[in-house]
Amino acid sequence: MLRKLGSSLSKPLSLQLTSKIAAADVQKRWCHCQIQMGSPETPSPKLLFRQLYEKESSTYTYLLADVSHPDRPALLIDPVDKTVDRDLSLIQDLGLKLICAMNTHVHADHVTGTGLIKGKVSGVKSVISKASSSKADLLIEPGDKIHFGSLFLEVRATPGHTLGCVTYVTGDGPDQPQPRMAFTGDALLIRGCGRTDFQGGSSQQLYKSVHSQIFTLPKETFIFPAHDYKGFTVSTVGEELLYNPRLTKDEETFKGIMENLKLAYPKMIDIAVPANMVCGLQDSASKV
Ligand SMILES: N[C@@H](CCC(=O)N[C@@H](CSS)C(=O)NCC(=O)O)C(=O)O
Ligand SMILES: [Fe+2]
Repeated sequence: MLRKLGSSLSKPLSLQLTSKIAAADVQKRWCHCQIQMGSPETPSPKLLFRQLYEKESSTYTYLLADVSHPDRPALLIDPVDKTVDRDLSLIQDLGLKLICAMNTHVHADHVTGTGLIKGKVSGVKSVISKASSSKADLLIEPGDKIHFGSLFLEVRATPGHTLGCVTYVTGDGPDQPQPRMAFTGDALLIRGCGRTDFQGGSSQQLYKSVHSQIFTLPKETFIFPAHDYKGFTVSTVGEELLYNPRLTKDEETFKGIMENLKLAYPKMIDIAVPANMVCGLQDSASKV
């Protein structure tokens, strides 16, 4: 699987920028914007990073690109159908080449934008876990690496919210962003976690996933979740180890908390789940 992923993502990429001046200009403007945004300390001069928001479902979409590579290859994590045009417009403004549109899991509350993106940008690969039993171009498994330029994301299995949930973690190595960044989907939310009452959810499994796959990362690792309902944007492993009101408890207490959340089912669940099994393109499985 590693080799398959590596070779499919290392094919030559077509350049979107027309001159070196344009590339330098975009890079300069990006640095300026990043400082103004007040984002976490620049984790790597190579990494362009943006956190994007879809307000109806309170979903975060993440854009990552290697701007030290001449092709400026980029990944989008958890794009939403409603904000695909905004995201693609940003990618174009920044002179990036989108190579992968990825999901952390089969979302129940909104329709993914991965299928729409594939229809709008040629060559983009859709990505989801094999364990999700969904259709996509790349069905990733724990330990796989998704390369973009000289940077990569490592895949960690974090089931419990759904059976096929994964967390994408920036690479560990001298040339990779430091501190590391973990895109946790709905497995770990800031001061919370994903519910475990549908789609193969299991509070026992979620507790194990978070403790073994996320809380074992260095304490300074940034946590970037798929949703936030209170206005938070980022946390760290160290912060959640101290202050997460669910996952700091012992397993039995955690199970009790999860059984008593009494959350209403997501309004879009009946539309979103079948659609998201095929990249958001409900009745066109062949297009993924
Ligand atoms: N009200 C929203 C759905 C809210 C919800 O259930 N969120 C999920 C993540 S999306 S599957 C969740 O796990 N929440 C955990 C929590 O503690 O809030 C809607 O109708 O879409
Ligand atoms: Fe979810």
